[in-house]
Amino acid sequence: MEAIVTIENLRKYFDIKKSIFSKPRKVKAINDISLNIPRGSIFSVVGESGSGKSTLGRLILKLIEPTSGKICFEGEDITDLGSKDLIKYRREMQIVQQDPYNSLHPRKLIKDIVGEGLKIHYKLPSDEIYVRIKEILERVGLREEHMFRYPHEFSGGQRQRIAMARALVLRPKFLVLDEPTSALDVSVQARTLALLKELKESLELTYLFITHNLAVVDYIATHVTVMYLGKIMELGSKDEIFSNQKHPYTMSLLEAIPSVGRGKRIRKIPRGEIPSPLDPPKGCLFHTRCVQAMDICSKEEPDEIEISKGHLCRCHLYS
Ligand SMILES: Nc1ncnc2c1ncn2[C@@H]1O[C@H](COP(=O)(O)OP(=O)(O)OP(=O)(O)O)[C@@H](O)[C@H]1O
Repeated sequence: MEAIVTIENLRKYFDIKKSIFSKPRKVKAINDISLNIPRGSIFSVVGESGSGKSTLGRLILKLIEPTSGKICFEGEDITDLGSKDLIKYRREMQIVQQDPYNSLHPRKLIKDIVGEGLKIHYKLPSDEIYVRIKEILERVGLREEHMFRYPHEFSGGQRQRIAMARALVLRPKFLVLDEPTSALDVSVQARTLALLKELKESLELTYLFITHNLAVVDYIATHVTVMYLGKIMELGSKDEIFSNQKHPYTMSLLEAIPSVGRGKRIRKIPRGEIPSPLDPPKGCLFHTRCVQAMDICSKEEPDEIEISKGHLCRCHLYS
């Protein structure tokens, strides 16, 4: 499948200072990541808090600058584009964030929230803008009359639909969904996920779907990337990762969701804390929590190994 987004050796290091007297230290939020996001996929990024998922999404959208590496969109290198040259890509790549309560301006009407991007990006007459806003609201299950209301008049699920409409009104090709349902009630989550799936098909979109919830991944994803402390531990098609996972970290994540039940059962991995990203372990980043760790794991970092076509794993068990 042709890639819509390609990333090569991407790094993002943040300088952190604990106090004015201490030397700055680096958090390697994204540490040498390469991947291809196939057009039309729901490419899911999973991992515990702090693994670098949101940073990856924001780098691809060029909301933050990488420390090094390359980002291509539809074959074009966009890594070094300035804000003027990025305008076209800003339309084509959009984001929907987790929190539908804080992401919508409380004192703006829905028509102005949804229509803001249209005014920035297109010089359309106001009646056409009106029609586009009305159409996209209907597309996400809202109505024309909702255009004249304020965010506080809506439920969490409806607000998330408004945020989706705001992104989709620009007719993007690629959407970063950063934990789009985790702030919603379970029943609303299911309906929102079904809507996202339907919109992906009918509007021919590609999603980068960020979540820590593997049950959600099981429902929606076509591809899965498992991240840990800024690195990819395992990557493959959803079916391959759920039925033939190789990395002990992936296994531990899958074991935590009984509803999936397709994961191979292995001994439980201790639930120990994720190490500080300021002081990551030497060797394999996961070895301090891995029940299958061997001598080599604390000494040498494993390379990425191709288990089968499109299925990559970074673990000494397979080298
Ligand atoms: N602007 C920033 N300045 C300093 N450190 C940052 C910044 N943004 C992210 N980080 C650090 O980078 C690492 C990765 O953060 P990121 O938010 O990408 O992780 P995540 O997997 O999305 O986590 P979560 O699920 O909690 O959102 C963390 O250690 C975080 O503290």
